[in-house]
Amino acid sequence: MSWNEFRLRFTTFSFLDSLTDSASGVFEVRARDPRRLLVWHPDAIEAIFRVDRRMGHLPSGTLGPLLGRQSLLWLDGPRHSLYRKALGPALSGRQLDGWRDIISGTVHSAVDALHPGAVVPLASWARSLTLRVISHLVFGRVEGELLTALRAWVEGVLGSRSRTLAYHYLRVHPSLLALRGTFHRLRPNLDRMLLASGRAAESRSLSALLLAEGPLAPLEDAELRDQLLSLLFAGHETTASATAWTLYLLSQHEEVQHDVLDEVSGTSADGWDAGELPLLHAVVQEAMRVCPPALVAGKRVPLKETELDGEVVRPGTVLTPCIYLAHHRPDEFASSERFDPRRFLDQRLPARHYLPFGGGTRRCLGSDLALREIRLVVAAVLRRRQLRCVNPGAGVRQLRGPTMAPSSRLRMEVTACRD
Ligand code: HEM
Repeated sequence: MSWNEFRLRFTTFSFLDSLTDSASGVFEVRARDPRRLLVWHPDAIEAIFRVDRRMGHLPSGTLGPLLGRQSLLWLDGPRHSLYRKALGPALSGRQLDGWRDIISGTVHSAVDALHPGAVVPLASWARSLTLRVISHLVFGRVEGELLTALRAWVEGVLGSRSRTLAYHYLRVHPSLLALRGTFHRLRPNLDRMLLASGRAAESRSLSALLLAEGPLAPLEDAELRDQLLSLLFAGHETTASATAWTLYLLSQHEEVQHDVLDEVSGTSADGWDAGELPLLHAVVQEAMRVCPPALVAGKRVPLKETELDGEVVRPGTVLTPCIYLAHHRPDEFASSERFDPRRFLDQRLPARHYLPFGGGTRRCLGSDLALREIRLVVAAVLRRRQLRCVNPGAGVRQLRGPTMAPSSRLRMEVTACRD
């Protein structure tokens, strides 16, 4: 491991923050083969996304073993395209509208449970809500026992920095099999439940789409398991972080919160359509700019020589588009640390500058679902409850693998019920 790789892994935020003022936007993290570059210059990001189809895509060091080697998150070639064709339409547009009542009902039940006087761990509350939503989409219903096992498994791996590092490194040391067993003891049971729920899923669910007669069939157990786990994980972890960050940032910016509440109260719109609540939408976008739930997009590997920002990059070089650094470029976002949703009012930023959902041929398949869901939650919470952050000092960034959530210590008190 090179010194810069060490800094990136063990002192992630101070290392990334030390790069925000760099005008270059391409940083060599490792010189030896495979050479590794962190990329956030707009031209370089655009160049990568433009030729994405001709790149290889590598699993993340932590998520790879967690989600499985056949996960559609890093599958390449025709099979990857088949997955996108099978799932993409169901996760956007009219087909997503078909899930609106169920998603809204799930959101409102979670808000019902916020009783006045209660003190709620924000990130965990958001995770349990978004996991129920994605379970509906994947299986057509909430699979309670499976979700409990999944949360235990994910917390065991990503719940703290030390657990993530232990999972990342100890997993590969045969001499530490006893410790390895601790991480893996939940896995077989989880896999069994995933396959049973997946094969019994309702007909319009994502799982049923994967299993339908067609070019993906027949799907073997191992591959099905990897996709179900990937959809459940990708479909809840980052959405929960973005929801929690948005609610936390609003609690710390009373004027903005007041304006959003005014917007929400002045209409019966629930947030499903961005155009009906433009300030709320801008708030969610700005929250994801300041605190992107995914720090980096997936790793890209050019298969032949590629020009990047004036430099010819050799095949095999690992390119990691850095969302966090792109969102904090001072030349694009003045006072980039400031939470200022007006940046997004009446303006759409291209993926070269703003890429919470990545881009190119791997752009997040769930972005439409995620944005609608986050707006629904924030609108419902503001309309129906008054929250106060009990410990704003805990609103600090916590790494969960390559994703970034507010600290699990962050608590909100429900100070009033507006129903
Ligand atoms: C705020 C919430 C979310 C954020 C910030 C987010 C972010 C991302 C990012 C950065 C990528 C990698 C893109 C790239 O490498 O260029 C990705 C991929 C993906 N996301 Fe999301 N995501 C979110 C919610 C969701 C949801 C709700 C789903 C629903 C199933 C989902 C499913 C996926 C899938 C399947 C991929 C892999 C796409 C591919 O490789 O072709 N995501 N997401």
